[in-house]
Amino acid sequence: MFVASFGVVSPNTQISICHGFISRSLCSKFNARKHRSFCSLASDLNYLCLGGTIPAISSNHKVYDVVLKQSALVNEKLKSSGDLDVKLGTLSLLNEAYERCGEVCAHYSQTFYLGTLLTTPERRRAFWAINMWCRRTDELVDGPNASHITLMTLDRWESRLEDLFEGRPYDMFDAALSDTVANFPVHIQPFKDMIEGMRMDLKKWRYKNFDELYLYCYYVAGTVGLLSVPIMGIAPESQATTESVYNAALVLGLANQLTNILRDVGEDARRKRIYLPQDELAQAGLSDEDIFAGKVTDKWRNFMKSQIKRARMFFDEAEKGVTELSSASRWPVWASLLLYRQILDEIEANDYDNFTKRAYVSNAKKLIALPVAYARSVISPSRTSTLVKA
Ligand SMILES: CC(C)=CCC/C(C)=C/CC/C(C)=C/CC/C(C)=C/[C@@H]1[C@@H](COP(=O)(O)OP(=O)(O)O)[C@]1(C)CC/C=C(\C)CC/C=C(\C)CCC=C(C)C
Ligand SMILES: [Mn+2]
Repeated sequence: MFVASFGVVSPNTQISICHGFISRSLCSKFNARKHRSFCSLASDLNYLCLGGTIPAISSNHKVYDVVLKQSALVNEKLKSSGDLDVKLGTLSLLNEAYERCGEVCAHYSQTFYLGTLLTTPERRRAFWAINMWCRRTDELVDGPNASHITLMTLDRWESRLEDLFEGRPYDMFDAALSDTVANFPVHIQPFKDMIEGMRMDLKKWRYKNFDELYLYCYYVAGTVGLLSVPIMGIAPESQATTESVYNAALVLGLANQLTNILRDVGEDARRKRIYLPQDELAQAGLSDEDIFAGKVTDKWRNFMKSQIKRARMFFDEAEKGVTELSSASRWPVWASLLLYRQILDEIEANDYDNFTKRAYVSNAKKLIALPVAYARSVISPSRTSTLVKA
């Protein structure tokens, strides 16, 4: 339903991390040693647990350049809230746009909506506007008009994104995001990378190994982590490096997407898509046909156990960053982390039948998670944090 209203096409000026255009000199501009140590840590996380091959330049190496880019922007002077010329006319229209974004968030992303309710009104509105844009972007390739979507449609969506970043929103939802990016130091690159993920979804339905899957997960979800931190803010008393906090946010996005993939195996298979590393499936003695047949066998259970283990390792890694966020943001992030993580427990409780059952967390469990999340959120950043500057 969003497709019909696209604006004018302009040349595609995207810089794709996939093609390595983001200069590696960025690394030396920042702390190359930290970069290297992160990359080896991420490699450990990706490969140690399950085996598999490590490519010469791995996806986590490429993705970390965007972590540096976004965190550098936050270190620049924050944009003033008055410098946006959103041509909407009245404040009440903008308020209405934000409210509509909130309704859509409540409908499609219940876990995250609950999280947004736990933060401040300004941040909540910003998350709703971002969520709306993410949903619309995802809807292009997953929604009812998906069969009409081409690479050119995505190029147009991208020029519309550039326009709204320059204060020229196309519709009321773009206006809400235009207002948000004018008020918070969010870089355009994660948004562009999410569109790149949708381009990938149009043409790629199999993933050779975890490295390929990692890049996809970065595009569609790690990006959300990166663009959430400028809204949440880092605690003024935090001793952690900005890059390390952004990295934890990226990792939380990856953990969420890995979980989303494991929950939706059956649903994706019905659309002929398999977002699981082919080499690891083969190692477990499984083939595409087994996924399409959808039978829960011991081979499948063992395979799922290792995938769940890896997703949990990503959640564990992300947890280190939550304490470094501003006090107003810790509760919602802990809440959404604990809730999303519980989907993995539910897959186990369903005896790994993610072909015919959709794992979900009951409202009772959601309610229990809130005080647990609150208790964790009162812990403020300490010098003993593992993310503390060297
Ligand atoms: C330091 C630190 C740990 C900071 C925290 C940063 C943070 C909030 C990280 C979380 C990032 C996050 C919410 C990732 C979402 C991952 C996700 C589920 C992505 C989905 C993509 C497409 O996949 P698929 O097609 O398989 O999915 P469906 O089957 O269609 O559902 C997405 C659909 C992208 C859309 C993104 C969202 C729905 C999430 C947007 C949420 C926010 C902007 C709110 C986050 C705020 C709070 C308070 C948690
Ligand atoms: Mn989707």
